[in-house]
Amino acid sequence: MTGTPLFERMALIGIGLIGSSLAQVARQRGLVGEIAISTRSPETLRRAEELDLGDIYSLDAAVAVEGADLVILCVPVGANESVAKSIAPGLKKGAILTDVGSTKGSVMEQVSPHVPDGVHFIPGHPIAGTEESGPDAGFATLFDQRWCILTPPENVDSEALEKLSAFWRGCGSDVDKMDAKHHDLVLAIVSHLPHLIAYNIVGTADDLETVTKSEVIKYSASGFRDFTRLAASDPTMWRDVCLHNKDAILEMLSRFSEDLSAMQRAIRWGDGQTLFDLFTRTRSIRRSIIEAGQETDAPDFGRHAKD
Ligand SMILES: NC(=O)c1ccc[n+]([C@@H]2O[C@H](COP(=O)([O-])OP(=O)(O)OC[C@H]3O[C@@H](n4cnc5c(N)ncnc54)[C@H](O)[C@@H]3O)[C@@H](O)[C@H]2O)c1
Ligand SMILES: O=C(O)C(=O)C[C@]1(C(=O)O)C=C[C@@H](O)C=C1
Repeated sequence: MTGTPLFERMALIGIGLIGSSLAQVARQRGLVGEIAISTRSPETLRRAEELDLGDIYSLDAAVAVEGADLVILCVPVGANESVAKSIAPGLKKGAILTDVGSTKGSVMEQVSPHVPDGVHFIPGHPIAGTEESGPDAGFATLFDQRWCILTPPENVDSEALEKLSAFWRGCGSDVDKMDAKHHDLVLAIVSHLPHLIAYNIVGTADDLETVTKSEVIKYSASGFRDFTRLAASDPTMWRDVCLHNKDAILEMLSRFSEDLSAMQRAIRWGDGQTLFDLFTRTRSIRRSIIEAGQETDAPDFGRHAKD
């Protein structure tokens, strides 16, 4: 993008994988004029400065948001309420306040009460990430050909919504809008449960290690390896996701356990047809995703085809 930036000053609160990626893409593609960065720990802020991610740095989030027309909360979802409380006095009238949290219902509940009149709060969630965390993990192309879901409140200002959508499109994403509750249900099955299954299977294998000696490590070159990538994801982030999307995750977990029991029963009773039918159905799902234009190599698998 060339010409006038969409926003004069963007403030990023939290500068890990997502904050750092946003800083890099926004600067590279000229989406914002200046970038102000705040985060909780002095070491991380110093690292962001060494990486030259921004123009203004402050440990005080309320100072960082002063004069910003776009403020993005890039902290674990459990930290959003205290951050919202602390930045409220510094927010500029007319500014857009958004976030990137993996859950949306709880973020809306926690942040909305602290948003001053005249500030447009529009929650968001880029469906893009890796198992890495911290400012060094960020990269400018993270959001390319990924979805970004916005969950605007009913009374949203349409101009602010369009401006935020344009920002995410500038980051390379396609933008979808949906209700926060629906978002949380969908993400519980496509993102939260896969992570919980990975944490669980790797934990179980680790417990078995004492029984199987080094075999878990020795033979983990194939399917198990894919689980270890997800299970290496940030513990704080995923603890918060579980605590802040409790109902939807519990609902999906109970459905999942029922289906697992059905599979267990089929194996116990030698019901090969049931197993074969299920495996055939799931194989065709992956194939149809690939045919729809997605890449086959693991890091790019979630990228979708451009129209
Ligand atoms: N990692 C992913 O794959 C991914 C993808 C999409 C969305 N998200 C969401 O994005 C958000 C950030 O995730 P990330 O992967 O960038 O995490 P991260 O651990 O890499 O970075 C988090 C940042 O927040 C800071 N922080 C933590 N608590 C804070 C507080 N109370 N006040 C100020 N700063 C604080 C940390 O110092 C760090 O700079 C989370 O809400 C997560 O759910 C993550
Ligand atoms: O690719 C990964 O490593 C991710 O876990 C990214 C992923 C996902 O589940 O797709 C994880 C959490 C986010 O909220 C969004 C994206």
